Amino acid sequence: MSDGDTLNDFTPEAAEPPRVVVLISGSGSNLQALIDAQGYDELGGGKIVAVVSNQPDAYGLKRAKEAGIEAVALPHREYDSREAFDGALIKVIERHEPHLVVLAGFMRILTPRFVQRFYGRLLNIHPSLLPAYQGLNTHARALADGVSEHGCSVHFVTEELDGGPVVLQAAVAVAEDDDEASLKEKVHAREHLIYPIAVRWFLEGRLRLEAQGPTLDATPLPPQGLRLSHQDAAEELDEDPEE
Ligand SMILES: Nc1nc2c(c(=O)[nH]1)N[C@@H](CN(C=O)c1ccc(C(=O)N[C@@H](CCC(=O)O)C(=O)O)cc1)CN2
Ligand SMILES: NCC(=O)N[C@@H]1O[C@H](COP(=O)([O-])[O-])[C@@H](O)[C@H]1O
Repeated sequence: MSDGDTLNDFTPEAAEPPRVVVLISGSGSNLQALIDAQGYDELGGGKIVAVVSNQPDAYGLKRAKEAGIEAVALPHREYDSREAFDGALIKVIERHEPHLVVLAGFMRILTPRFVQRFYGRLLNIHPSLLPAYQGLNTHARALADGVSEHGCSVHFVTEELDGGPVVLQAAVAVAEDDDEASLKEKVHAREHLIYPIAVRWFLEGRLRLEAQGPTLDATPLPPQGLRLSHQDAAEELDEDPEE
């Protein structure tokens, strides 16, 4: 594989399944959603070949091991700089020659070198309706602002933190009695729906990051990506769509 290949040119009927490396820092519930989707053959034929965490005690590493997936702890604190850590992270990832690198609760800002290395095949899930609430503590900030709607976004990763082009979003209604924990739970449920969908689209060759922006089936996506409707989400989650 030559440097910078945007593995989108792999063909879905390729001899071997497209390889996915997932980066985590914590619980790994989004990783679990991807593992489950893979198990149901709902991940575009993709295979998660490694999970890498910058936090050695991340529960997501346990989830990976239980799923028979290579689990790698790469403590960022053992490196003198962000650049040194990212260099080591690139080496670990490249061993697996992934078609796609998925950030699933990975809590490190990536250097331009890393982003450029995997540009166009690097996805992230963010717990807000981007471009609102980039950065951290999104649920608390949304509650503090008294917004009536919150949610999550899947986007291609660029050098601009949480500024990359959005692919898919899902919204949740913020109830009067919501607190950070209840809102986080609502958003998590939507994350676990949209992330496998976006990853599947990419691995099927349907989702691409072109020079002009992301496309699905060669059609440019709107600025805030596509929106998973409340109805569709409710049906998937067996919820009352009116709530
Ligand atoms: N260059 C990019 N790197 C990353 C992106 C991105 O879009 N471009 N997305 C983030 C994911 N993320 C939110 O979705 C995010 C992760 C981490 C941070 C952050 O401030 N990290 C601090 C450490 C925080 C901690 O350890 O708790 C840091 O790296 O110094 C903000 C947003 C992944 N990377
Ligand atoms: N800015 C990055 C960020 O906050 N990502 C968020 O971390 C959580 C990870 O949960 P998980 O480990 O259970 O998948 C998810 O809610 C994800 O949106």
